[in-house]
Amino acid sequence: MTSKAEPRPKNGPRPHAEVPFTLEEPAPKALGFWDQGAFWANLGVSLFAFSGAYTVLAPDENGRPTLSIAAGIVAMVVGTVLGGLMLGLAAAPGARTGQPAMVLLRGLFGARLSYVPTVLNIAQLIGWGTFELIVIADAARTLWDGIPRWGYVIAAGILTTALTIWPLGSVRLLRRYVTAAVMVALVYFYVQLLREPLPDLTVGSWGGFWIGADAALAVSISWVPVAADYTRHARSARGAFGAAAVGYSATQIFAYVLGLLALALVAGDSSKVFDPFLGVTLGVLFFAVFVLREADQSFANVYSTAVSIQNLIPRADRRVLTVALGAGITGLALLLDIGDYAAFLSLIGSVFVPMLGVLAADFFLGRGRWRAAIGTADADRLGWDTSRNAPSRWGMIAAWAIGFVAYQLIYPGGVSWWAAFWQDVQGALGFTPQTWMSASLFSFLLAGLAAILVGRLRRR
Ligand SMILES: Nc1ncnc2[nH]cnc12
Repeated sequence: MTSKAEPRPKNGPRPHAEVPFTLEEPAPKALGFWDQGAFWANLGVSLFAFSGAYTVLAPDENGRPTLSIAAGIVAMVVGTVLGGLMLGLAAAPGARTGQPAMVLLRGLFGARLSYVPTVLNIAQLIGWGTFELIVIADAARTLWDGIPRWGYVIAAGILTTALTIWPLGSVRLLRRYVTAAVMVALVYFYVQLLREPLPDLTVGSWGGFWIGADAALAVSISWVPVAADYTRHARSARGAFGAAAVGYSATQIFAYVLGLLALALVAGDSSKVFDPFLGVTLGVLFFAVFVLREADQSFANVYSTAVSIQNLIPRADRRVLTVALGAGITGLALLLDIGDYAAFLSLIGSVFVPMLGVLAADFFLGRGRWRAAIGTADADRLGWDTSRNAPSRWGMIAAWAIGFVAYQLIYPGGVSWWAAFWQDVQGALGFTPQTWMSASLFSFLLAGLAAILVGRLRRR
């Protein structure tokens, strides 16, 4: 079983090690705690945190916020901390097994069944990557519109693709130069925005608190299906957990609070949320830091798409894949207006919430916990088979499906035909979702519980 056989480096990690070109060679354990912390801290600060800050205010069907800014901040902190812990849970198995995220799913579901979430993940990551190039180009044009949009899209596509050729080098680059610049820009904007005359942040209600918390949680969880692609290079599972949970949550909280303050300054008009940043002294310069570093997100999207494709074709060269994918998302970003795609991305994302529940339960408490079984009679039965012949585990699929249904019943999302279907199911079951119900938490816990029960039943 691959997860048992993974050797630990004997002579310590090589400082400039790179990812092998195919999945057939072992992953170098080259990322320390600070490399990973800086990587996750960068992913936590996204332009989406500014443009999407209003989502944690639980907007009604007319887009009007129901939560006060103060309540939205608390909901966002709660959702982000919970989401960060879940991200940490997704990060640790990569470090322990040396396997990327979609290959880990071979251990959970079996090789063939792992191809289903792999294809979904490829679809969502191509969507996210395209989205990122569009966001970078639009934000760059608010800084300086002397270059047409297509020029910015192509420049962002080239930068993204270049970063993916040396993935571990790019993570080290982020740690060395980018993280510090981002922190300085964040602090600068805090000082500047807090000097502006802010409205009363307590106006509004606390009803819909969990809707706001869920919105923030969903953003953290959207990184779950890629976490192990990076933490497979981590030197310890504990470090991988801590760096992801703390690094990501800390900066996401910083970024969202800043986004909410900016939103308060433009009276909740999310189309103007960049204005307060650009309006302050040197704002254009510091905002340019945010725009440029957004390429770490598109980098992660393209690189992880390539690694996901390698779960299907392990011998494929990741460089060929990322160059083709970089060109592909650049073309899509030039051609498409994918504003409406956001709802599809959140729908695909909802697939991965219960999947993480099943994965964490089975990895830490079920068949995955081979360490606990070393030297015992259970040793042969435990441990994940992440080979290409791993047998199907339908019980785990059933546990995931239970969590998925729970999620959709509580929050079917914004794709109209899909939401209408689940509203019919709600009606047929006589179930009315309550505002205190968190779709993410319920589905995560229910799926995890079901995975433990299935595991126990199968052992009998
Ligand atoms: N670019 C991105 N932004 C936010 N969440 C994501 N999850 C995967 N890619 C993402």
